Amino acid sequence: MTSKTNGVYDRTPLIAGNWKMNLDHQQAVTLVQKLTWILTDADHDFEKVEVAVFPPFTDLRSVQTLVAGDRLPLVYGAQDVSAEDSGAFTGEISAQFLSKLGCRYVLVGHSERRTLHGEDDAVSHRKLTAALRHGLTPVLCVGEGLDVRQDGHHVEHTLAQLRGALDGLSTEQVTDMVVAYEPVWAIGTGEVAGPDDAQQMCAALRTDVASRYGEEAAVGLRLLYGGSVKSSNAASILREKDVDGLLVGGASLDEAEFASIVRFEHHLLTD
Ligand SMILES: O=C[C@H](O)COP(=O)(O)O
Repeated sequence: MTSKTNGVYDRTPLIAGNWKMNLDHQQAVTLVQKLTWILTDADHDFEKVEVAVFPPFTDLRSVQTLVAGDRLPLVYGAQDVSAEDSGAFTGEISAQFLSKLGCRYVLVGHSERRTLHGEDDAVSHRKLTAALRHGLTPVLCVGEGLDVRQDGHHVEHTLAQLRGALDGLSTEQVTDMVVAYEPVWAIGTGEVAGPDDAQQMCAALRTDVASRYGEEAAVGLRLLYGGSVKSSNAASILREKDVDGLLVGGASLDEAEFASIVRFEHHLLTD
């Protein structure tokens, strides 16, 4: 049984900051330095609660140089990846390049890719497999729009996205993946799904993975919630049994606010 209050977890919590199209490479270096200072000063245990940032592509080399040069304890990833490995794909970035830049993670199927660039589950599947081919851990984003939520079909809709993206992957490939539940109506709107909503969906996602890929894959799978997360609501969402972390957008652009989210346990103790 997961314990969220005595320091023992079934899975290492992951607090991930998706910067979206914000911060140039110089601002990226400043934010990563300040974030690390704040967390180090607060004696944050990075092994116990993992911290990841997802800067724009153009920042990754600078972040790599800083993290490797100063041996910083946080990790980083990219916000998107090409489904192809190399070739005539103008503007695309391959998983191989990201791997070479020291990325651990890559976002796949973020709702902004789906709505603004027409990416569907088949594209997510191809991107997932490209990431896995090059040793990256995909963070697959799934979640329903407001119309689907209002119709009451949000669970079926989100499970269909999960199945569409994972279809054909092996148990081994699914184990250790990360899936982020991000209800589209809660992204950047200030509307937050309640802790119960996050738990209901994360439990449904884990059960579905267990039924298709086995208990081991389901136990290893880390499930994040994303959508208007702030330091004031992070702890209550992370209290839920099946929520293993957070994918934070806007609030990750402020180092003090993001550090406060990372230190959610502090809020659990002081709430
Ligand atoms: O990837 C992050 C999500 O889109 C959430 O963004 P937000 O925290 O600004 O609502």
